[in-house]
Amino acid sequence: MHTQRISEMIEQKRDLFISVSDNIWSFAETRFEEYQSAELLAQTLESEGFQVERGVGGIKTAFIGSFGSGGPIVAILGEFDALSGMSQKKGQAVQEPEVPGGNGHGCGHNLLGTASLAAAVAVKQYMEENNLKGTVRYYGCPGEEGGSGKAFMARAGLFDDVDFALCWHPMGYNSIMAIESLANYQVYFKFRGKSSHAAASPHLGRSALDAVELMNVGVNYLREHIIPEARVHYAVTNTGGLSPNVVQAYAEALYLVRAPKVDQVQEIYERVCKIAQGAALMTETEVEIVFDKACSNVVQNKVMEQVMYRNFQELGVPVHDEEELKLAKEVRATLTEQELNTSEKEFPDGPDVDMVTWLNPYNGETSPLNGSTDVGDVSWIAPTAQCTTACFVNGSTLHSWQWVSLGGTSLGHKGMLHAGKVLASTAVDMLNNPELIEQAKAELQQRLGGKPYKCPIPEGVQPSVKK
Ligand SMILES: Nc1ccc(C(=O)N[C@@H](CCC(=O)O)C(=O)O)cc1
Repeated sequence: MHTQRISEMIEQKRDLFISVSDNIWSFAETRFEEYQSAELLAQTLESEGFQVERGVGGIKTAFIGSFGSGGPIVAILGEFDALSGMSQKKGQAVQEPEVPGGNGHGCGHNLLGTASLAAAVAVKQYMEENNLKGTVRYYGCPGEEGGSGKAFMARAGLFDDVDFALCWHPMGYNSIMAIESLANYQVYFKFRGKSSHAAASPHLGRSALDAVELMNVGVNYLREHIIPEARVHYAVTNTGGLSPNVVQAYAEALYLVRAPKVDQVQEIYERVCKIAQGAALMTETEVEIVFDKACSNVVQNKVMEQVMYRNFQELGVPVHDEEELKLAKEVRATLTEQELNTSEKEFPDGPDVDMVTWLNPYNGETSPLNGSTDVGDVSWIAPTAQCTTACFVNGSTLHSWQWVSLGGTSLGHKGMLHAGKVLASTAVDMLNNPELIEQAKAELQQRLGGKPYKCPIPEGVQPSVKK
C-alpha cells in the first residue's frame, strides 16, 4: 500500500522537517522578504537531491525544486510568509510577544511550506523506488499574505506545463478543502493636494485627506449596490501627517475588492475608481491609481478531491498524546464564546473536543471560502486539490496568537507531517493512474468552459514588499 510506505518515508525524516518548520517559524519573514526561509527550503531540497532554480519569475524569494524528467508533472505548492505584528511566544496559553512589534506565523505558513516540502521529498523517493516516470516540483511561493505571489508566478508562465497541483492549509480540523474562494484586486488610491496653514489660509489648501475620507464615504454607499457576496475593505495607508494645523497635501488608501469571480471584481473596481475620481473632483486634488496585486478564485476539482479523500481516509488523522491535549485544553480555554461556537463537531450533537479526532466527511459539495488565496491562479491552469489538517485547537481562528503559539509545537508538527503524507500519497496515486490525471484535466476544462486563464495582475505591476 503506497500510503503506508509514504508514511514511513516522512516519519524517517521527521526531525529534518520539524527543524525546517521551526526555523521558518523563528525567521517569521513577511511577504517577498522571506530570504532566510526560502533559502532554507531551497537548500533542504538540494540536499534531498532536487535541482533548484532560485529567483524564478523575477521574484527574489520564489524558487522551484525539481526532480525527474518529462511528464506527468506534479506541482506541490509551498508558502512560508509570516504576518507583521503577530509575534508570539511558542507553546504557551498566554498572549505574549516573543519580539514586541515583531512578525509571527499567524497563518501557519511555516507548517504549510514544510509539509509541502516533505511531500515533494517523499514523492521523489517513491518515484525512485518504483521507477515511476514523471517530474515532481516543489514551488516555493512567497508573499501569499496580501501579495498573491502565485499569481505573479502564474503570469510568468511558471505553471504552464504542470499536469496537476496540490496544496493544503493548516487549520483546526481535518478536511478536503472543497472550496471556492473570492477573487480580489488590491489597489492604492493616492491623492495629491496642496498644503497650507489650516487656520491662517485654509482656502489656499486642498486636502488630500478630505479626498480619502470622501472616497471611503462614497464606497460605503456603493456597498449597498453590489452583489452581496462581494467584499470591499480599505486601509488608510497614509493620512497625510500628524499635524491637524497643516492641510494634508498627500494621503492614500489601499483598497481590497473581492467577489466570487474576477469579472465581478473588475466591475466593482471600475465603480470604486469612479468614486475616487469623484472625490478628487470634489476636493480639487489629483488621484493616482496604482495597482498592487490580484488573485483569481479557486476552481475546485472533484476528481482530485476524491483521490485525496481516499488517501486521507487510509492515512487516518493525527492522534495526540496527553501532554499535547493538556496544552490544547489550556489554549482553547483562551477562546471567546463566539470563537468556541465555530468549533467542529463530529456529529450534530457530538461532544465538544479541544483537538478534533476525525476527518470531516467529503461529499463533493462546495463550501465557499470567505477569503482569498492565490492558489486560485494555479487552479485555473492545472487541476488542483487541497486539504486541511488539524494543527490548532478546535474553534481557533486564522491570524490569531493561538496559531502562532501552537505552530511551533508538536501539535503543529503532527498536523504538518500528516499533511505531507496526504499530499504525497495523493500525488503518487495520480501518478500511478494516468487516467485520473486525464479526468481531472477534463473536469477543469469543463469548469472553465473554454475560458483560458488570464492573470488578473496587469503587465508591468511588480510584487511589492509594503506591509
Ligand atoms: N485556506 C485559506 C487560504 C487563505 C486564507 C486567507 O486569509 N487569505 C487572505 C489573502 C489575502 C489576499 O489575497 O491578499 C485573505 O483572504 O485575506 C484563508 C484560508
